[in-house]
Amino acid sequence: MSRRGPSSAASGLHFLRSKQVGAELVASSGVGPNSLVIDFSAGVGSITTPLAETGARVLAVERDRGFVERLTKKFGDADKVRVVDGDSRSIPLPRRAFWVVSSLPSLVANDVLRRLLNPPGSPFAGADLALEFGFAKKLTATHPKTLEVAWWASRFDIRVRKRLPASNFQPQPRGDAAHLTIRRREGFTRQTDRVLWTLLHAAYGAPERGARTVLANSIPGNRAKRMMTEVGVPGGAAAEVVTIQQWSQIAKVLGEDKTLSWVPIPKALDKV
Ligand SMILES: C[S@+](CC[C@H](N)C(=O)[O-])C[C@H]1O[C@@H](n2cnc3c(N)ncnc32)[C@H](O)[C@@H]1O
Repeated sequence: MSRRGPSSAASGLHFLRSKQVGAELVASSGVGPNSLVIDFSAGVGSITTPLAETGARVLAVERDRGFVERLTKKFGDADKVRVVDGDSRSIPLPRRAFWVVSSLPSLVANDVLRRLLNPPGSPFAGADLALEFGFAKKLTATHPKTLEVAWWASRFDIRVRKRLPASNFQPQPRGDAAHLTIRRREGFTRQTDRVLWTLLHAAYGAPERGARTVLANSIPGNRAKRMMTEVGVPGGAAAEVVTIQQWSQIAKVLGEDKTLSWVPIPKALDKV
């Protein structure tokens, strides 16, 4: 089937067969005629089709020759749909605000999210995705297990909108999927991002240390104590007990304090 990849069954690809789910993903994103939207790993176009119907400008990314040909045939006459023959993990991303509405294969989901959610100040606007339910739960945990997911979830509101039974996909996967929504949280600036990165990095580097002590690496001890109390973290709590919302709240307050300076965010996060 493919010039670059194995067959769909062998590579665990599960195609969305429910038109209703495709329509719901698109409707939930709210994209319209002025939007630019990417369907990563577009397959036969089960999501590209309802996206095109909104009048949005659509980039349908697909790396398999057979599917690229099918998509090109289907959307060849559609002015606002461009079939991009390439890999979702490496095609250049737009420089202007863009949305993502896709059913993401498990093998590429993490890499695609990294490209969308790692860089501070990227033009990525938000997403509605169908992906593995287990993966979606990891992304929406109150206390994310990894620094990377904490970095994503503190700047973006990531939610499971709906559980999608496995029967919506062909071939049917072993487990269910989720409709995941990703929206930017308000009030984040370059400076708040820097503060947040510093705090999360320190907290995830020493999760069992006291939360106040972790914060006191960056600001005077008394102030650290006050701030923790203000956001509702009990005295003596370990850094791992502090929620993403609480770190974000602290970052926003400290980000406005011009007397403090913060280390720049590592350049590696800007790599897309
Ligand atoms: C699970 S996705 C879903 C496609 C479509 N949205 C659907 O649900 O019918 C399967 C498609 O992803 C494509 N694909 C897999 N890995 C890819 C990658 N790294 N870049 C671009 N396309 C990829 C496959 O070729 C296949 O067509």
